[in-house]
This record gives sequence, C-alpha cells and structure tokens, in this order.
Amino acid sequence: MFHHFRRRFLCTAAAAAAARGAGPPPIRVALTESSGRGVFATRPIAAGEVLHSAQPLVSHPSPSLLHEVCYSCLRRKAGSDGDGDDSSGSCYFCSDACREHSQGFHGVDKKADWSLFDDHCSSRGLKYPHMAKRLACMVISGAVSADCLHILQPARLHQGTLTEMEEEFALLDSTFRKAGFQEEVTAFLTREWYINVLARIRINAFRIELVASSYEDLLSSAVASVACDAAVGNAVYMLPSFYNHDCDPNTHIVWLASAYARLKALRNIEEGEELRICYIDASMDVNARQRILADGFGFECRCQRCLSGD
Ligand SMILES: C[S@@+](CC[C@H](N)C(=O)[O-])C[C@H]1O[C@@H](n2cnc3c(N)ncnc32)[C@H](O)[C@@H]1O
Repeated sequence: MFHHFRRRFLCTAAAAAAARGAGPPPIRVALTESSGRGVFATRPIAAGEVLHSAQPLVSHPSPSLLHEVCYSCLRRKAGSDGDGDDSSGSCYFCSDACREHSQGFHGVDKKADWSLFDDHCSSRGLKYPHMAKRLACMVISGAVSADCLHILQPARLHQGTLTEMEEEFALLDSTFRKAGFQEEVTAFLTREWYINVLARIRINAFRIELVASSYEDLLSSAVASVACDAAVGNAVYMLPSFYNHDCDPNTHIVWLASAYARLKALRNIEEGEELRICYIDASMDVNARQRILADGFGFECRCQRCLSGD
C-alpha cells in the first residue's frame, strides 16, 4: 500500500516538474538486448507526462506544400495572404525568427537553380533527397557539421537503391557546381556523404502531421488530407531517433503547430522500462505491420501484440 502511494506521489511530483520544464528529461539511451540502442525511463513516469521536446536537426516541407508551410518550422500559413512570403515567391516564412534562423542556408539554397533536381524528385515521388539537399545547404552555410547525422542508425541499402541515389547525387552535385560554389565549401559533398545521409534519413525521418488546433483547422485538414498529402513535411531529430518501435507503444511523438516535437507517455511507465513509439499506422493488421516494418525498417517485429497475432 505504502509502495503504491509513494509511486503515485513520485509520478505526480515528476509530472509537475516536467510541466514546469525543470530538470533533465527522465530518460537515458542505452543498449537493448536485441534492438540496438533504445531509450529507457530513469524514474517512474505518469501517463500523459511530456518526457522532453525536440527541435529538428533537419526538416523539409512536403514538396506540394512549399508555398503553404514555413520553410523553417513547417507551420502552416494562416491564410492565403500571409505576409511572411519570400520576396522571390519561392517559399514562406511564418515569422522573423524563422527567417533569421534559416537565413544562412536559405541564402545558399536560393543561389542555385534546382529545377532539374526538383523535376527528378517529383517525377519519382521522392521526398528524402530534398532533406539531403537542405542538409547540404546547412553544411555549406556553417549551420551544422557534415557528419551531424552520422551517429544515427543507417538503413541497409539494396543495389537498386544505391544506383538511384547515385543519380540523385550527380544532380545535386552538378546543381551546386553550376551555381559557382567553391571547391573548399563543397568538399564534403561526395557520393559517400550523400549515401550515408540518405541511409540515415530513410530510417530516422518522421512524417509530420500537425494536430489541428480549432474546429475550422480540423475541417480544412480533413479536406487537405483527402486532396493531397496530410503531412506538412519530414524531419530528423536526434533523441527521438533512438526510440525503438512497438505496435502497442507506451510513448508517442506529437506535433501541435510546427516541427517542434514533444514525446509523451501514453501510460504509466516503470523506472528502467524501455520507452517505445509506433513507427507506423497501428490500426493495420499484423501481416501488414510486419511487412512494412521489414521492408521499411529492416526488422521483424516481435512485440507482444505481434506475437499474439493481434
Ligand atoms: C530509429 S532507429 C531506433 C534506434 C536504433 N535501435 C539505434 O540503435 O539507433 C530504428 C531501427 O532500430 C531497430 N529497431 C527499432 N525497433 C525495433 C524492434 N521493435 N525490434 C527490432 N529492431 C528494432 C531497427 O533496426 C530499426 O531500423
């Protein structure tokens, strides 16, 4: 009985501290038995508690929404006459802070003519090369180091995928060369760099679907999700990339109005328990889930739900 009350008290106190933004996040990254690295609770966590937040390392709007969501934080434009439009009309900034934050790499981006690269990606329905291009612009501008994603787990790539990536790289490289960037600022931009980055983006990128904040938003997002892609874009984060998958997860990642993410507990979690999120649509049946996890993420899911055939 005492134990039960003590645990409830600890959970409540911890949740209150987390809500105040006090203290480090109650998690640590450590090796799991069979899924590589994973994230573990360092104390009891209460259902609904925000464990931590995360800013993207790199993000990119969905190609069809380039004019509709912020170049930097992926926030949706409030109305069709938003006043944050870039003067060239090619992209949108929701605030001065976002414009300032991306000034350096947006400047690099704007110097080149991306039409061939964009046509190549859109004719093949590719999203991730846009993120690699954004990262290259960030490296050239000095915003991040060329190896900033290398700590993340890479996907295993098939020969066909490698050949496609080589084509994309050739286009990316020639676009920067034609724009006149000097050898010394693009020295990192090799075929190996591109493949290494893409292999990490494939496994670790989150598809960002914003939670509607009003009834009108809810209706317009329902219309948008029928008319086109419901996601505003994709982003890669550092800490969230260490969460392993479970088809009945104890944690989830949420976005409200922008790519700023929050990791929240879905139920009470014991100290030492592994925190897992669901990588896919959990409403699919076990066969569909197994197929997508094997093809997309390279593992056979052996969570309790899959083992029970649910
Ligand atoms: C986003 S990473 C998660 C962190 C990763 N374990 C690491 O060491 O960086 C996704 C990869 O982790 C592994 N993984 C995630 N969930 C798993 C699970 N339930 N069973 C086995 N492997 C899993 C797979 O290799 C997957 O491609």
